[in-house]
Amino acid sequence: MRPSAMRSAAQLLRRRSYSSASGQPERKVAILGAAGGIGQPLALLMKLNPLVSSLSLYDIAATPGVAADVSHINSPALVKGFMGDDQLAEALEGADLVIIPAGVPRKPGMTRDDLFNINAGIVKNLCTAIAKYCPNALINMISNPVNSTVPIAAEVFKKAGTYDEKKLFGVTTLDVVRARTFYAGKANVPVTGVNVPVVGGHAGITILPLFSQATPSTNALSSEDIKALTKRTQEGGTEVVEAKAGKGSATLSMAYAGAVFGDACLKGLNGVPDIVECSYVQSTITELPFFASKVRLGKNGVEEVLGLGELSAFEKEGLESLKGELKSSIDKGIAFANAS
Ligand SMILES: NC(=O)c1ccc[n+]([C@@H]2O[C@H](COP(=O)([O-])OP(=O)(O)OC[C@H]3O[C@@H](n4cnc5c(N)ncnc54)[C@H](O)[C@@H]3O)[C@@H](O)[C@H]2O)c1
Ligand SMILES: O=C(O)C[C@H](O)C(=O)O
Repeated sequence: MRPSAMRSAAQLLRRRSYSSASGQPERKVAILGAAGGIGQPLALLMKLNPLVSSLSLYDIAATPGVAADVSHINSPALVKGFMGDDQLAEALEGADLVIIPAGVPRKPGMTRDDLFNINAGIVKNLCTAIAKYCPNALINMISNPVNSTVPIAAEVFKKAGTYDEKKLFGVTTLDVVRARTFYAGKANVPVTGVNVPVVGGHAGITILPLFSQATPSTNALSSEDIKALTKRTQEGGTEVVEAKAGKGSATLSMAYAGAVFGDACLKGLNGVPDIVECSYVQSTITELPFFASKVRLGKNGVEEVLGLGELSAFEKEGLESLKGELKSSIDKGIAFANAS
């Protein structure tokens, strides 16, 4: 066979198969930690997503039951459950998108960083397997502390020689979801049309909602209102942890946010134009190597990391104050990944 003919045969083999029913490309989504508080409702929502043709549910326990349950829903995605290390390879092989809510959640009185000792190891092991079995997949990291688990994943992929900064995302959508809800309530505008960019990271003061850029804009909010909205958004996770009183952290709103972000990633992969979401990604828009901001999603993941736009004096101050904490969380993740 001539080299050009061999090339086109190889291209044909690589070409993605298309589902005959929908005309959409076939997409495999894997959820790691699928039997957990976030994992189960996220599995439900991804089963309902028409862009998903195959849904792989992995956990260290209880996935056969979750998969059997979700699989009875009469939507197109084919559901399979996988349990334990022996089945991780099969769970991951061929995945286009891997969503990771594996790991322990907070209890009252804890910070997200208090989860580092357990979750860092879990994320490292899962990412090692991802590098081996689906190195081209997009990764949506939900496991906390996101400010550190994303840098850990990046280091694992670098060591394995598979790192592509366009494909690694820390999921900060819940901060946007909260900022939209709280803003709509305070400004008394219909929540469905509201958007608020949230930048920085995903813990305490590193969560920086940009209410000066909120749409629709309003004159109804005083600077005290904006301060209170900012604090509530930054402490939204703690509000839920305290209300759950020892029974974990946000699961249902997080599953919703994870499903929104996962759907945006799939749309980007499928070539839908103008898909923009906030996410914590490798970035050069500040001096920090990872930073959450608006990101344009495309066929290869991150197409463009968008700048911060014009900030109010209050937001500029918030930006400067968050840099120290965010940097030390990033450094901690990088050091962990390289030490062990
Ligand atoms: N990014 C965000 O905005 C956000 C929001 C909410 C929660 N979280 C984080 O998500 C994580 C999960 O929260 P949850 O409420 O679902 O916790 P959970 O304890 O209910 O569920 C976690 C699941 O992970 C599984 N798991 C543990 N080790 C695993 C491994 N090695 N491989 C695969 N699965 C494994 C557990 O068996 C469990 O089913 C926590 O770290 C939490 O802090 C992040
Ligand atoms: O607050 C937590 O610990 C979970 C999550 O990060 C959240 O924002 O709800």
